[in-house]
Amino acid sequence: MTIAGATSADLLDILQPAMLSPRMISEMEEGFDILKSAFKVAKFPDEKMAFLTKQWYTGILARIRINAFRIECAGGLYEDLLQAAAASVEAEGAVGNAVYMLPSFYNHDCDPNTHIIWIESADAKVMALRDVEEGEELRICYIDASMDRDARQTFLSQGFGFHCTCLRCMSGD
Ligand SMILES: C[S@@+](CC[C@H](N)C(=O)[O-])C[C@H]1O[C@@H](n2cnc3c(N)ncnc32)[C@H](O)[C@@H]1O
Repeated sequence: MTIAGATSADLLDILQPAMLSPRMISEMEEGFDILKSAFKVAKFPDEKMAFLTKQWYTGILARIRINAFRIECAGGLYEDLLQAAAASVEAEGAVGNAVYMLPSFYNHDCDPNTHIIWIESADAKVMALRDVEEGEELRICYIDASMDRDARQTFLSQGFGFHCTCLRCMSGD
């Protein structure tokens, strides 16, 4: 995990955390113990490790879980960006995962009006997919929108902990 720039340990606190099952918590706690002992072996000074508590570690992972984006770099002409991004997803061309503060606040819609895109760099950009009315909420799609309704509902419920009530789901599509 890399935190870019000069940041404080509580930087991600404002983001919504995922709901964690007891199994996930115990896996994270195991990871924490391994990490902590690796730092000990590496003789990291205690004062530099003061932030690294079990509660901090599980809190960070819970936030990364529902807020991280898979970075799929697209290149080419602006008009073709969506196609290039889709091709990159298909080719599993992800260059990494990252949490971006503002994009983390976008809610989901199965028929979104915006899309997060990466153009030849890891800087996230928001692209409108259609005209957006004044006051209309910008929403992105968290999952593969080509899945059928039941599959989408399952992914959203298991991965993000909510039942989707977007217009597309309500129409049965
Ligand atoms: C990345 S966060 C989005 C921002 C979050 N709503 C906030 O206020 O910080 C993802 C979480 O937001 C909620 N969420 C996103 N889209 C939603 C939707 N269409 N319906 C209900 N909850 C949604 C879910 O709890 C989901 O796990």
